[in-house]
Amino acid sequence: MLPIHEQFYTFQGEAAHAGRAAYFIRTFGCPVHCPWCDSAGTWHPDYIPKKIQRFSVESLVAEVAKTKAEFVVITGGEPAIHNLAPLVDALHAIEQKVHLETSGSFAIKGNFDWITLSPKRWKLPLAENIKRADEFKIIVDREGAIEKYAEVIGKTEKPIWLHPEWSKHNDAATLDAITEWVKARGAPYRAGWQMHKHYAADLKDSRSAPAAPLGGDPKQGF
Ligand SMILES: Nc1nc2[nH]cc(C(=O)O)c2c(=O)[nH]1
Ligand code: SF4
Ligand SMILES: [Mg+2]
Repeated sequence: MLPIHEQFYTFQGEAAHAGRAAYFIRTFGCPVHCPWCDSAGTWHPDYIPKKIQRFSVESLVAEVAKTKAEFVVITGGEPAIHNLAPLVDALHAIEQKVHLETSGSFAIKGNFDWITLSPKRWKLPLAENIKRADEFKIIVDREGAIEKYAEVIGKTEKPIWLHPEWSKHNDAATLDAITEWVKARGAPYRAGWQMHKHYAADLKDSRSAPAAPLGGDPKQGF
């Protein structure tokens, strides 16, 4: 059984697989505690639900099987605090690819097909996870963030996506910093976006939890 904050069918809104139909499983719990977390319902005492639901691997797989998802995304919270290997194996058994969204701060258990690692200064990623990641996502939350995380990630040819922290997605200085960084350096840097938020795509599935972004207005959900 795994503690699950929410599960829903949508499209991947970010990075290399953006736009593809995807089933999202958001595990409960995160010890990283980013001050602008957009999934605060997974850990923040003011936003956690009264009852945390637990699901068996079989029941999660059965929900995925009802959809036309091209892959499953396990996100959080910080999903790697859980042993995800049995869930990944069971999803592979129904021919589903399985992607992971992680801060990289904990040992990853599970044979994932794709790993997106988004380093966080409050709990830096493990070297073994940086080696294993397929792409990186830097959340540009303040001046100097890109430099800091580029150093943490080190030399790589894997894509490094630069996303504005969502409460700053209209902030010209943040967007300009991304534009200039990408133009000055080229690959592996790419300007990124959280496309699903503009579409409100996740909310179309009634099982999705209300968004609680600490960086924005948690009451309004953005
Ligand atoms: N549609 C959609 N795409 C996403 N890609 C990464 C997400 C995440 O919360 O980790 C996410 C999310 O929450 N929704
Ligand atoms: S943004 Fe991710 S790593 Fe940071 S507190 Fe929220 S769930 Fe945890
Ligand atoms: Mg999200």
